Amino acid sequence: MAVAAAMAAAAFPGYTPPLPTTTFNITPVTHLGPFTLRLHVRPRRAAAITAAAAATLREVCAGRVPDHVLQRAEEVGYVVPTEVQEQSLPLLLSGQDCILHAQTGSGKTLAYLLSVFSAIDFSRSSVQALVVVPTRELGIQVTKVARLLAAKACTVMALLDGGMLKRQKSWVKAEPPAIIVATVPSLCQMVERRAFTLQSIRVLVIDEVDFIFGSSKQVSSLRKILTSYSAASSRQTIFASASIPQHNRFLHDCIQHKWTKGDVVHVHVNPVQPMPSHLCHKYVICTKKERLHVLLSLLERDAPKSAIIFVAEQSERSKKAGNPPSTSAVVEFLRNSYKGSLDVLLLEEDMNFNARAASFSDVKGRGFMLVSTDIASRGFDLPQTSHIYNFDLPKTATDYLHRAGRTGREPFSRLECGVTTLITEDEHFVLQRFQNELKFHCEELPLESMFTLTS
Ligand SMILES: Nc1ncnc2c1ncn2[C@@H]1O[C@H](COP(=O)(O)OP(=O)(O)OP(=O)(O)O)[C@@H](O)[C@H]1O
Repeated sequence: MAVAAAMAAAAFPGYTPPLPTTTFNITPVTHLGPFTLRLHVRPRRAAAITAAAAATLREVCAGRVPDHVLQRAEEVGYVVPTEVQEQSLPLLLSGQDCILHAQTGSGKTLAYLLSVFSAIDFSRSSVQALVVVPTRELGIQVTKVARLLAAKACTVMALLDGGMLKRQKSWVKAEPPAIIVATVPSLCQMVERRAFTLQSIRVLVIDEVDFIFGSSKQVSSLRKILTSYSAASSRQTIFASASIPQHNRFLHDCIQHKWTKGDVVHVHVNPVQPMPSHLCHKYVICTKKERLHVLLSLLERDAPKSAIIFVAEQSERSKKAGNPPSTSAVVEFLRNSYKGSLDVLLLEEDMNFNARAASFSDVKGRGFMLVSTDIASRGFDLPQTSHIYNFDLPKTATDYLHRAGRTGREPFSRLECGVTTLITEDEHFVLQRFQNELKFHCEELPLESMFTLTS
């Protein structure tokens, strides 16, 4: 314990060691005679990403995850488990089906990937694990982490929308990768072309599960995948998300439809606080016309290290009328008016895959100001993002949670990160509803303070 805390303190400057454990000895008398119960009680901090630090990641995974994977994890900087990792890994590594339900940026990806590495046989040449993701960008990111941990011990293939499926099919047949990270449409095409069967898969992970179930384009294919996988002889199913609305109902559906085994566990970390506590939420009330100038003023006063500006997706009606999307208007305005050092980049669904890939790789590694639709709100892990701006109010509280969760993603760091939402007077009650649902406080920034800076 002391060693783990010291290693964590060295690796993460902002890390604070866990609160001390208190041990109680209780001696109840039963019909079998007296015996001693030893209770170890450690007070919990409020944040979900507090270092659990009862043990190192290596200790939690000992004997289950291959040593070379753990060594890679340590080299990357994964030394101490986050709370969701500490709670879920003992279950995951014993083969239990799990629903991982924990705040954004809490480390769910590493939890399920370690489980994948513990289940696969590195000497076998076959597809053994599947990670299903909702977007190409999240797929690229998860593939990167999986390859980082695998080093060269096994192959990880990305089977994503816009990929070269014909060539990949030949590859899967000739040299099957042990792990495939796939978007739903690409995976379905591959299974239909009989490149591999789901029955041979040992672990199936569905990341951002509520998003895929909520997507009219993806839900029926996902159901088919889950039903087909339920016939696999040796299987483990893992679902992950920071938001699982009606989770009891979902748990019930999993068992009833046999998407999981009957003893599936819902690992729900910090249910009373759905969002990280170190996010600082603000809002400005202004008219639609004032929004671009208010945004500029906010960027000048906040001077973000990197930022994501979320803009609503263009409606079908507006597309048909031939209007340019609002994202383009924001990008154009910022490229002309913003005088800071960050690159202004664009990411949205309607861009072709090459342009999307270019934007995504541009944001890696240097300061950026990314103007994006909700496509960047799920799973994107760009830890240098210090500020989020909701240029348009998100449609739902869940969308707010995921957009806000693109910042504050450094586990063990308590640095405050900003989330600012621009709303009209009429939208105020919607933001209040989000605050009630997600249990956070949002402070008003008076409009006058904005214009003092720009004038
Ligand atoms: N044990 C750990 N030690 C240090 N850093 C970690 C650890 N686990 C995860 N991280 C880092 O924390 C960040 C967030 O992790 P991850 O992307 O897995 O979050 P998540 O729970 O999947 O979030 P979201 O719900 O937003 O997708 C990543 O940058 C990751 O590298």
